[in-house]
Amino acid sequence: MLTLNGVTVSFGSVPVLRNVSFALKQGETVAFVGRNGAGKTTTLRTIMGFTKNGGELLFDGRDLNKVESHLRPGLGIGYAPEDRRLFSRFTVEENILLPARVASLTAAETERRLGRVYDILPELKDMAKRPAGSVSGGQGKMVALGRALMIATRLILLDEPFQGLAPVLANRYAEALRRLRDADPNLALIITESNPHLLRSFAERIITIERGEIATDVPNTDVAA
Ligand SMILES: Nc1ncnc2c1ncn2[C@@H]1O[C@H](COP(=O)(O)OP(=O)(O)OP(=O)(O)O)[C@@H](O)[C@H]1O
Repeated sequence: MLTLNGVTVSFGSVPVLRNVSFALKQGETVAFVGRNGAGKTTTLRTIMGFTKNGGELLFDGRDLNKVESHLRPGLGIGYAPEDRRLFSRFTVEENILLPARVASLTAAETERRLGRVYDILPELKDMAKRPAGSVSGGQGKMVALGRALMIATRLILLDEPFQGLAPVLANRYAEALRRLRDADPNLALIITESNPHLLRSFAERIITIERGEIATDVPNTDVAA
């Protein structure tokens, strides 16, 4: 459903992604692992259309390079950036609803999707009316996941969701991802992580990136076993 073929990105004269190629099947969960600065965030931002890239990007057979970045969520691609980017004066629920408004979803569809978000992340319901600026960093990651889920019907991109999460919250986050996969087996996930062990029990495939190049792309035998 998603194919990157020879994708390149440079900042000035510095190449940051070099010939990145991988493909994702419908419903697949991939851990995208690399050290800080390896190019994980740039890869996700390129899929969302926030960089100037070379190479080919195909999504459900469509040339993604021809789809403007603000229209890509409308294809069913949700993105939770590492720094969350919540509007602090809006409530948690207003933040979650924002992409539905941007995509002009009907009231009924918005309600249906909000129900799905609260089924997967019940704790968001308890903080729905609080200003997003008042929630903790870890809770903010849950809100960012909820917001991405509002729009993600095909693919969800999560940038280092476990980074900085206290163990209790990290467990809750992982449980939410399991509920999500059970509820929606056709949704594909790319989860970036700098710690290769964190997603071992979870991802079906592990792709590692080093200095902007794909180093390995292998099935995760821990899960397959
Ligand atoms: N806007 C930018 N301008 C210049 N260089 C950039 C820019 N964004 C990223 N880089 C550089 O590109 C390289 C890859 O960064 P990227 O954020 O994709 O890495 P990452 O694997 O996600 O690591 P991290 O976990 O630190 O975010 C780094 O060397 C970074 O400094």
